[in-house]
Amino acid sequence: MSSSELARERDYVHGLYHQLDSLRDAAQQQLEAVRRSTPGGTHQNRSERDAFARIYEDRVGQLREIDERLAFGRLELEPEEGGPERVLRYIGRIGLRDEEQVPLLLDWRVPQARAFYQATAATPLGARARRHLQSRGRDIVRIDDEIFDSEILESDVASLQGEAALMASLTAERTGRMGDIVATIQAEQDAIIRSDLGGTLVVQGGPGTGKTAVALHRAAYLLYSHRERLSTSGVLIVGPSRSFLRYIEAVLPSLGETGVVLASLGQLFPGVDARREDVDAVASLKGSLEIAALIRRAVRSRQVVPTTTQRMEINGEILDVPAELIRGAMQKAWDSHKPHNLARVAFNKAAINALSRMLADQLRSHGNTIDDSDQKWLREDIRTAHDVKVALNTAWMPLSPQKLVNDLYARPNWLRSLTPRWTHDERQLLLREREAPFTVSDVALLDEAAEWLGEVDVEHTAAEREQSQQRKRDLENAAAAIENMGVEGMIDAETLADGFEATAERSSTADIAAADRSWAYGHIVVDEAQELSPMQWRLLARRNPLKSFTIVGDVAQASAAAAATRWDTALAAHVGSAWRLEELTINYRTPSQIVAVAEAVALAHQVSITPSRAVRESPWPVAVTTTTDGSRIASVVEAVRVDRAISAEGTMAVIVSDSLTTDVVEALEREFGNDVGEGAAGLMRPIVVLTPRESKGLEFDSVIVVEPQRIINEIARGAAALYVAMTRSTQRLSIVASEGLPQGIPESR
Ligand SMILES: Nc1ncnc2c1ncn2[C@@H]1O[C@H](COP(=O)(O)OP(=O)(O)OP(=O)(O)O)[C@@H](O)[C@H]1O
Repeated sequence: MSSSELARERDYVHGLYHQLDSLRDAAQQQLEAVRRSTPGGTHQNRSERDAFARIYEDRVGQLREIDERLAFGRLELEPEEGGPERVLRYIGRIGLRDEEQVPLLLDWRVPQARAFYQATAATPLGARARRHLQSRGRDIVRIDDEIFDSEILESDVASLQGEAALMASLTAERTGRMGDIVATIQAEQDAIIRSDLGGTLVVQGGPGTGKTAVALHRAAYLLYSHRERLSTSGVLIVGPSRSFLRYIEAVLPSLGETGVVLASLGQLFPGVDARREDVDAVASLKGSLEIAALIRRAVRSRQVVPTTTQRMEINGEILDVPAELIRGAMQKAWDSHKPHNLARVAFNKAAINALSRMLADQLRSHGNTIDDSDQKWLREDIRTAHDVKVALNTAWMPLSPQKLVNDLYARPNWLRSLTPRWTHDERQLLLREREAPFTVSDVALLDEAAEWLGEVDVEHTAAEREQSQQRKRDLENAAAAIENMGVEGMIDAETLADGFEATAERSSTADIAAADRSWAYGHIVVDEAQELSPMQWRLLARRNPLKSFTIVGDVAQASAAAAATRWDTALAAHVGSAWRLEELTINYRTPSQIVAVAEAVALAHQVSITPSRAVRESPWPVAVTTTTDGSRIASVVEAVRVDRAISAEGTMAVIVSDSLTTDVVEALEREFGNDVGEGAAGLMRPIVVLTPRESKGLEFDSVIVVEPQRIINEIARGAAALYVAMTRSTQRLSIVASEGLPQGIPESR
């Protein structure tokens, strides 16, 4: 590449940064001007001023976020007839125009940028050439060109695009946080990212094929392309654990997108943040559809028809109320087909009406005159009578999901009456102390219970619903205002709507959505989706009535006890057969020599993997140390020491099964002190000790797997768990074993 070309690109990109700085300055000045302005005294004026101040604050913030790798590509298009000979389009993280509104930089998500990711010599999509720009800070340090010459058709259709830039990014040491891949998205990934919003898209691929990266870029793409719809309905991203969410949380803001709801499986029921996992047998039972039926029976069993006449005293009058009267009121409630707590309103009303008629008849029979206007007072007497309250509550008690589920777990007799066909052992799995905190699998039960119970505090809920609806109206008005003001692209409707709020503190769409169990999201992205149980799928289907899902995962990596091993069975109940499958086939993370050993282990243990092609080799062969029981821990410490001598800067995970965690952590802490962390909380330390399950979805420069045979023996779906552990490495893999090597791992390499 000629140095003059590089210089030319440097100048162009320099100009883009100049434009970016001007925009920032302008936004900063507008912000200061708005802050200085003294609006008229009305509340409306002040809140408008604050709204605009916030617009400019956010704009300044957004323009700061995208400084890194502002422009990363250039397309040379086929010239149009009569047009200029050279047509160049630069691609970057945001769109920029000059003062005359001529585009200087295209946002990577606009349709015209598609060719940058997807063009090949065979299908150039109107492009003549593609150029990758690699930068350091604001400077361009390297350019790589691909010319689309139909004479030189690629022999390998799955060839890589921007190979130099891709390799530079793949071999870089990891920071413990996932970064965006916007400059090097590959064609098969781009097609998925830009796939239609509607319907359910399943993305299946082996480890390291970029499923998580693709899912997050797809969320950014959909938010950009369907801003109007999704900024009001929201996007939910579900990951398996809090540590995983921490790992991915910086990606969307770096793409200029905030305002999505990120939630782990333990956080999908508002007000509960479950972190503890159940043991496998319990998780498996709680994840099964059996439980949905149990919850339904449990709710119904809290509607208790009295069997005998009940005596009630109402303001000095004694009523002998036949069971039939209460039953009749209950029938009216059942006929309403509403959930328990809402139907209870109908039950109470019908019971009080029937009781007041009965009381009136009784008073008349004692010679009193009761006319219509007295009925109202009678009803009030009945409503407030202690005996009536007790009788009605006994028949139909208001219930919260938390109480119902806790009762199920803590009342063996009740559970037995609800599960006549279960075995004693099955019931034992559910029983536990009342105060025990909710587990991750309990969240789906709570949600199921909430579905059958409805809200307890009907008035409170109505207020919340009104608040959500007001928010939606604000967002619609904001979108219209943005169009009228001609400031499109400067702000999003969400930011402006924040400023429309008459009350001092009204939260963002994301906050409201996260706190509202009945919120209907516009799109849901589910990562590591193979881990979801049927009960967890039911919960997510309720949050997404339009069934607009992106589901990414690898059924071969399933390790949770109630996980899916086939997409069709996992999804059938929720979307039928109306889902489309895309597959990712290239492993960007793990070098080929590690993939080969990991796949050999999986195949030897009948784990049906999704084979993928590794894009690179690393210079380090898989290091296998076989040792004795007594020197196991010393060998682990030694393996860490050897690896740190290769690179002390990168990230390292030591993956062990539960039974060895404490010994390994203690020994490593003695040797490496504060550099050692454990579990999710230790992820930002240079050396972290994790169980295979905790390592799911993450990646490290170096991985040390301790006692692989024990992982297979001790963990449900242990061979799949070992396969996951081995494929976390981006550079080096070491194995330390004193208890024999599983089939597939060669003695020493
Ligand atoms: N096109 C790309 N350009 C640069 N890096 C990429 C690209 N695609 C994937 N990667 C990188 O490859 C690694 C693996 O990606 P990711 O974690 O998304 O894979 P995955 O399929 O979700 O893996 P697993 O199933 O093992 O969790 C990440 O570091 C990601 O940034």
